[in-house]
Amino acid sequence: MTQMPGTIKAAKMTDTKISARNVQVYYGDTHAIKDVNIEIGSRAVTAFIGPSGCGKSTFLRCLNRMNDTIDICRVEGNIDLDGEDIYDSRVDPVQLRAKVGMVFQKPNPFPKSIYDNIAYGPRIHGLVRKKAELDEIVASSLQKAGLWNEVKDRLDGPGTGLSGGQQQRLCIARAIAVSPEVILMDEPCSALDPIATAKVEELIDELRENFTIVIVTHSMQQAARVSQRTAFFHMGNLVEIGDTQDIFTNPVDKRTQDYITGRFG
Ligand SMILES: Nc1ncnc2c1ncn2[C@@H]1O[C@H](COP(=O)(O)OP(=O)(O)OP(=O)(O)O)[C@@H](O)[C@H]1O
Repeated sequence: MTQMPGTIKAAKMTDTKISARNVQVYYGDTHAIKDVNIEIGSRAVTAFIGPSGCGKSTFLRCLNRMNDTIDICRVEGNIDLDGEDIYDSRVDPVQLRAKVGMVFQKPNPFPKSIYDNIAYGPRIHGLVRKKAELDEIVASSLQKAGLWNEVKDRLDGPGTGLSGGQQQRLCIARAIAVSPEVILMDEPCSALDPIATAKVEELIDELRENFTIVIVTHSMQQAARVSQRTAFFHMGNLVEIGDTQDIFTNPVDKRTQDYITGRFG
């Protein structure tokens, strides 16, 4: 069977959750993502790795239309979530971002209480009618994010009063509170110390049972620890994607090999 250029192997992949075809991204005249084709498996962690500026974050932001918020950014091609085109004009990007949540590099809790940080999304999306229902979502989201025991006695305290690692787990709890199907994480541990990083990595491992997770990371060790599939990007191209172990032990492309052995990046 001939493989289309840019098509990726589907080793050990779970059911496809997101399918992207011929995706191009431009910032003005800069061609940042070049004809990317990728399938992202459901209920698994996919890591995006590659040298600085290769387009990992840009491509990640395509998956919940966060690039729509950047004026000079133009996205072409097709991205389907469960077979539905997320760039269809009938899709409301705000609703899409509830389904495809995002956690950023720097923990960014709202300047509100811990409770209100979590309650915000369910309130604005009209997911609850009664205070008891909201209490339940707040508690279960914090439990799923592994933060409940640390904050249950201080839910009225400010989210910004937590440690960096706790703030990042709060942001993950906030993303979970609107029952997303996919969680995008853009270097979620880069501002955290090793202990907080380990907690977030453990959490990612637990969350993959119920969510599809895509994580951008500069740390190859982290990609190896948390992901089942790894995609290597280079200069806007998706060079290869495969089972994480294969990518790190037996990459097909010389550029991947050079990167994982530390020859550039
Ligand atoms: N808002 C923007 N405006 C203009 N150009 C941008 C913007 N964001 C990214 N770019 C350009 O797009 C290309 C890809 O950048 P991107 O941030 O996606 O790479 P990355 O692999 O995530 O990098 P890093 O690992 O350093 O975060 C780069 O050339 C970058 O300069």
